[in-house]
Amino acid sequence: MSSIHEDLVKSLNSKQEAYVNMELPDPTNGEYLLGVFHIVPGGKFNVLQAAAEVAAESSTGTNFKVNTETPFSRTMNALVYQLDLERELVWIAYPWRLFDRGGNVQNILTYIVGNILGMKEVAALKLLDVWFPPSMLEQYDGPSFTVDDMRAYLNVYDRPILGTIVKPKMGLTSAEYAEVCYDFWVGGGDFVKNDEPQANQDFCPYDKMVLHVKEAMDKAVKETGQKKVHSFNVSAADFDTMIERCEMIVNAGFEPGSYAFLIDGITAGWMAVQTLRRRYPNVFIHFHRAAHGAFTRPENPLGFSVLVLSKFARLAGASGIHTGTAGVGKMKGTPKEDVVAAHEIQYMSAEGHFFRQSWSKIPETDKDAIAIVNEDIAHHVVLEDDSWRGMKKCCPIVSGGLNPVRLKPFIDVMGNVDFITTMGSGVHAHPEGTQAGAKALVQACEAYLKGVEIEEYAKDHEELAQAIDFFTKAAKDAM
Ligand SMILES: O=C(COP(=O)(O)O)[C@H](O)[C@H](O)COP(=O)(O)O
Ligand SMILES: [Mg+2]
Repeated sequence: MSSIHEDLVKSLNSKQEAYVNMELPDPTNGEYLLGVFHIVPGGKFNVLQAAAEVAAESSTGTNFKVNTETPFSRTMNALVYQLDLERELVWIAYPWRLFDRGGNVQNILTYIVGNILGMKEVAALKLLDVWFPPSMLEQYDGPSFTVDDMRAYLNVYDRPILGTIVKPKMGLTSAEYAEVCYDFWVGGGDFVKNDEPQANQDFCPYDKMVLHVKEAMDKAVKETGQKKVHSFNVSAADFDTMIERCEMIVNAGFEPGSYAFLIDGITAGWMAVQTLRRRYPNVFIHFHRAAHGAFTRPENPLGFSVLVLSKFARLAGASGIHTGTAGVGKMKGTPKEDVVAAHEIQYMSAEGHFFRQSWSKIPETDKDAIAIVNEDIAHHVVLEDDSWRGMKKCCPIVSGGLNPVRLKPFIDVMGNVDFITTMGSGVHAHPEGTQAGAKALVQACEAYLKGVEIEEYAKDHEELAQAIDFFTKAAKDAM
């Protein structure tokens, strides 16, 4: 330990001391969930004292040492085990036996990004990265129905799944809504999502919307000979209404695989996400993250990162979660943040901001075994002994101000095509309407796959040419 660190340790009071161990022998021994926070003390405490207060409040403790502690309760203390004074970072190890058994993600968040975000002792506190030991991962659901299942249903491989969000966001009747879906599907698109506020509005009753979408899908499938998917927002006021919405969809005669359930995971809550994952293991669970900016925006000193949110979504069993456009679209986001998060949920192991996470039990050094597990898990091979070997992937859903012109730039930063993209304005603002917007998107994707510049491809693809004209001009005007 450096002398500065030694002085900081000496400054701790007797309560704080119990939440610091700068010589923790092996934080990755499987007993701890690890977290790295950016921290700036807010009150009278120095950084280590403030970090110890954070570790206390987010595990067993409170503002004073209490006389009801037991030797066992002390073994459940979270421990500050590393500091980076220059970068204002602190590493905390949480014994994961603290957490509710039964794979409850909500409970973990109540500890590690709970009360502590409101503490006076901190002026800045942001959870930048987390690490789950494989022994802990095994206790959580993880995704069941994955994007690979959706790809098999759609018969779409080796390219992004091309989707839209119906716009206007709100105000269409159920029949008008379904007509927009139809137009997108016959234009060649794969996937349509309700915009996340779409629910049971008086001018667009939920039951009618579902039935009209079913008709529109049947018609589009018949005409195009291609399968289609619709993601329905099932977020609701209470459990019963959410399930009622799911059952309405299940019973509307849709083919299994042709519908997804969208849940606004932050406003509706983690319990809603996990309920859907457990009740409907054969449905794609689409985690929309409205309000995440309150926690994740880099300029906000309090909260957690997109990476942390995305890792918890995989743990909770979302089949896909929005991970952002890495600055290519309209929402705030950078490659460093969004692409790292996307890769973390796609792969069996990936580099986060501070930790390398493996989502499998097999040591990463065993490269052959990892490759087999990746295959097995991707393709749902039922393991003979039914044992847990890894957590299935969660699909990045990429949305927010994208349009056909921005597809390739996004793929270039993303580095792969294993994602779903949903373009709202990027499709419906096309001067010739939704069908043309869908065609332009398909053409932009074809150009990418053929390695041809879109401007070149547009020479004999009219809809793409119109999209390039329109969106390039719109981007210039916006400057
Ligand atoms: O409705 C939209 C985008 O519409 P449009 O395509 O017209 O911009 C989505 O709700 C946002 O993308 C969510 O943001 P994020 O994906 O970053 O969570
Ligand atoms: Mg939206």
